[in-house]
Amino acid sequence: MSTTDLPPWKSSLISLAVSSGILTFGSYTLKSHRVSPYFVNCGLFSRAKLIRAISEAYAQSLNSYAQEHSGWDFDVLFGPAYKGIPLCATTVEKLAGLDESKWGDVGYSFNRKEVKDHGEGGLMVGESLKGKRVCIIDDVMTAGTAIREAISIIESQGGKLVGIIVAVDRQEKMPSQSEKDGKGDDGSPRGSTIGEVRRETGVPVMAVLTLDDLIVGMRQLRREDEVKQMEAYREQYKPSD
Ligand SMILES: O=P(O)(O)OC[C@H]1O[C@H](OP(=O)(O)OP(=O)(O)O)[C@H](O)[C@@H]1O
Ligand SMILES: O=C(O)c1cc(=O)[nH]c(=O)[nH]1
Repeated sequence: MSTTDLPPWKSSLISLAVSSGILTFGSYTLKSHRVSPYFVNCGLFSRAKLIRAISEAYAQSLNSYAQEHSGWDFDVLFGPAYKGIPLCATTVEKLAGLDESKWGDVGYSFNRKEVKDHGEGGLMVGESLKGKRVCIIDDVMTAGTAIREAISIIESQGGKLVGIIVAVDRQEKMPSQSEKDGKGDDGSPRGSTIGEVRRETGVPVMAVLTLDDLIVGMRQLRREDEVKQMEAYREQYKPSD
């Protein structure tokens, strides 16, 4: 497939994300302090047909990966708070719908941002991660901070990380020390966040959509101004790997 093509399901998902205000354009300060001309708000997959579309896309991606890599499997889908929470629950339901005999017993789990000190108490909700093979599901990966926090929760709960899937990989280089100090990017070449996470963990890191896909999708929608802004941003934060 050329860089100007997308499978029809990706084009439809991008079109749905634009028409429902999930993918928007403007000036957005990210968690990494970078200022981006586009933003993906996965919290807005908040209507039945939207959460169905994104959970089907995650489930198809995970099921295809498992079919293509025999022996790769997981017991629990872990969705970090907050936006990972509806994603893990809806995606395991879609996995069971795809193949009940393979995925019917897969569990889901998520953390609380504040530890609960009454009732059943604790940090975690859902399936226990102890001794389980765990796959992380999250919305967007930029600098990888959220994913690293999720990995440390899984380790602290005695789980074994076997995979990561996000809806959108923004394909950005890792933040520099100068960015972390709030002084902006020093322009030095650095590897991609996703590449770094793959090297650190040794597990597959999947994305339903990438920035490259979003650019092709916006071009198909004839939104040339937005395409130019996204291309300039991609160039500015392009990873060296
Ligand atoms: O790769 P990163 O640079 O970490 O950025 C991306 C993450 O940051 C945001 O979540 P946030 O931590 O704000 O939590 P939320 O789900 O409560 O919005 C966003 O939803 C991603 O999960
Ligand atoms: O990096 C982020 O903070 C971020 C980017 C994005 O597109 N969407 C989001 O929810 N967070």
